[in-house]
This record gives sequence, structure tokens and C-alpha cells, in this order.
Amino acid sequence: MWGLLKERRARIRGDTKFVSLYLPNNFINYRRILKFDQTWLIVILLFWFFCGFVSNNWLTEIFVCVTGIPILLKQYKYFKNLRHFFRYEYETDYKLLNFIQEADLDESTVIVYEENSSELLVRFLKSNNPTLINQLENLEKPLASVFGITPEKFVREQYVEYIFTLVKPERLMVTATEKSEFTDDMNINLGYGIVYNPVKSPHVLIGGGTGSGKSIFISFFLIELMKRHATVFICDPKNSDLGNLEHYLDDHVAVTPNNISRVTRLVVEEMKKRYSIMNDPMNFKYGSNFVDHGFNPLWLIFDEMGAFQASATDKAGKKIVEETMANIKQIILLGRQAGCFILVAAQQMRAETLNSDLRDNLGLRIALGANSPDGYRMIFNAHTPPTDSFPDVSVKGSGMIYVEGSGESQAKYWESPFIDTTKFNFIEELLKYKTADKYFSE
Ligand SMILES: Nc1ncnc2c1ncn2[C@@H]1O[C@H](COP(=O)(O)OP(=O)(O)OP(=O)(O)O)[C@@H](O)[C@H]1O
Repeated sequence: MWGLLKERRARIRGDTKFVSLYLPNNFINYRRILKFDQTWLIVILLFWFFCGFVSNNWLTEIFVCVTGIPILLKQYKYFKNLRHFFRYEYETDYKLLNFIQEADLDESTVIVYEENSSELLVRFLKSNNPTLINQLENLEKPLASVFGITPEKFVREQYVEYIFTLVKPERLMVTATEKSEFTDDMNINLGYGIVYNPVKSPHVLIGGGTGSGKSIFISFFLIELMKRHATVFICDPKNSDLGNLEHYLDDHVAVTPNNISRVTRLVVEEMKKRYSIMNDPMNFKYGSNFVDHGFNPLWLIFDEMGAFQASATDKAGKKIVEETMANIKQIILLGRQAGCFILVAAQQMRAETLNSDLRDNLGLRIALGANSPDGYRMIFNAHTPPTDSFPDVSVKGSGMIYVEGSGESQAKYWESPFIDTTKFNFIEELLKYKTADKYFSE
């Protein structure tokens, strides 16, 4: 018992804990140690009673009973509590120790872990054994089944790190602001621990069936872009919610094929103009981007791209679609440095809508609502989690998210910012940020 308590004190002092089959830890034997101590206590008590009764002195007998009986009665509860205490205290050690055996890892595997109220960080130290290294780099699934949370994986030179987020991240609650809140900060808080920066991960892809929350998210995102002084163009071939914004954003909203093509052309022309200004020897700065040259972000929001492509029935229509898609390709591949970004939304993302090479260039990918495994793969491609770890997305506006460059290997569960549509007037909010169209380079 003393050994257990000493070990616990040492663990409280230093926050890093080692787990290995070879390390002599008392906790491995805590049950045996407590059983042993309990047996000894009972033996001592019995001896105590025995001494009392053989004394033939009624005063001694009473004293022995008064002191011994409460201890005898309470010792069971006392040891039960201790067992619970140590079990809780060493739960992670136990799980990890069992894990080494159950996952068939080499017996020499050493795990280091740190735990606080929001995170469990587990590091598997690498050895020279390539088979073991390969095993250590592929433990997300078995670890998720042990801890009930899918960890994030980070492969480092000396170790493979798995991070489990213990506290459920908070959904962002969107409310109307008193007055406009313009900002130059390119980081956009999407809630649930996700911060998106288009400079780092340009372009957005959103997929999700009808009623999954795409329009609400796009509305939120549009206002966030306008807060950042972005010039926004909208293409809505179905002329639904976004199309109606033409009453407020004028000719920045396109619903007909000709207009959609015009808008994409405008963005490409602006992008080329920006590049020629940025590459002019008078202005050239190595490694600079649009921000360094004083340009504001330029966004093209394209809802239902599939519907636009399907609208082309004759030769002229097909030519318009072809030209538009060529413009979109240029924006996706070349837009980042010039600050020209695109958001593509679709009920169902198909290979014909946007080929997988282009899709892989979209830095923020979101799948809202329930999607088929193929649907998820169309959005996340190599970052699709295994089918058996698809999350429950019954909460309205929930789904999966992946941010390129975030260090995560797979898309994860996310709840989009919550907007109470009965209280939040989207148009009123939008008009706070509508400014003169002064962001073009001419
Ligand atoms: N983030 C959210 N906050 C609050 N409610 C939401 C959210 N997302 C979805 N909802 C609820 O789901 C409903 C449908 O959302 P939305 O209209 O955005 O879906 P959609 O994917 O755009 O559908 P469609 O493709 O048919 O237009 C909303 O009216 C709202 O009640």
C-alpha cells in the first residue's frame, strides 16, 4: 500500500507517465497488493480479538470489541473504495498495457502519456524495428475502440502521437451583432474547435443532401467573408435562397448560365490582373501574397454546380459550361496567392462535376448530414475515415469536416455554427457589411 501511495505521489509531481510491459509499476498489481493488505488487517484484528478474550478481563474484552468490531465492519468498504480509487487512477495505464498485448505490439513497446481534463496525449516511442513502426503508425482504429474516441494522429521522428479530445467541443452559436464587426483577421472560427484560414487552405467544398444545412452554413460563411472585406460573387443556377440575394448584392449574383459564365470570367480576369501587378518588378516581393499587396479576398460562391452543368442541353449551352469550368479550374489551381477563392456546394458531389484532382485542391471540405460511403469519399477522398467510424449526424447541421494542412489525417465530426433562424435576420446582418465595390485592382 505504501508503495502504491508513493508511486501516486511521484505521478502527481511529474505529469508524464510511462507504460511498458517491462516497467515495474505497482499499479499493475494494485489488486493483489490491496488483497494482501486486507488479509493482513483481518489477521491482525483476529489476533486482537483473540488477545482480548484470552485476557479473562471483561474491561479488556469490551475495549477490544469497541475498537475492533467497527474496524472489522468498515474494512470491507474501505478496501472497496481504495480499489475503485486506484482503478480510476490507473485506468489509462491499464488500458494501454492491455492494448500492447491485444494489438499484438512488440513486448518492448514503450508508451508515454499525458492526461488533462480536455486531452489525452499518447505517444508510442519508435524503435529500430520497421514492422513495429508501421504498426505504430496505424493504431487509430484499435485505439478508438479502446477509448471510444477517434484520435488525431501525428507521425513524428521519434514517436507516433495520438491525441484524444476528451471534452466535447462547443458548437458556435451565431447571434446578430449590434453593429458591423469588420476584421482583418483571415482566421474564421467555424466552431467545434475548427478555425479556417483560406490563405493556408484555399477554397471550400460542401456536400450534403437537401435539408442538411448547406444554405445556413453558406449564409454564415458569406457574412464572415464580408466581415473580412471580401468581394463576393454568387452563382446559383437553381435560383434558390442565394439567388434571391441579387436584390441586395446586385450584379454580383448570377443565376442564368450566361451570367454565371460572366461572373467566373470576371474573377479570372481579376486574378490575372492581380498577378500582373504582383509580378511587376516594381512591386515584386518574393513569397508575398495578395495581403502583402493590399488586395482584399475575392470569393466565388458556386451553389449546385451539378445543376449548372446539367442545364447545358444544346451546343451553345455546352460551350458556356466548358468555358465556365475552365475558369473554375484556373481559380482552383492558381487563385491562392492572388486571394481569389471559390466555394463549391453540391447536394451530391460527382466525379463529373469536379474531377478528383481539382477536389483535392479544395482546402476545407465539409459533408453535412448523412452521406453514403461513396458520398463521403467523393468529398474527403484519402481523408475519409473507415466506414465503421462514420459519426452519428442526427443533429441538424452536423456532419464531417476536414481542413487541409491541419495536421489531421481524417475528416472528423463537426457541428456547423448554430443559427436560430427565428431570431437571426440574415439580410439585416448582410446589409451591415455591404460596402461599395472598391476591391478590384483597377
Ligand atoms: N447550422 C444550423 N443552425 C440551425 N438550424 C439548422 C442548421 N443547419 C440546418 N438547420 C435546420 O435545417 C433546415 C435545413 O437547412 P438548409 O436549408 O440550410 O438545408 P440545405 O442543405 O440548404 O437544403 P436544400 O439543399 O434543400 O436547400 C433549416 O431550416 C434549419 O431548421
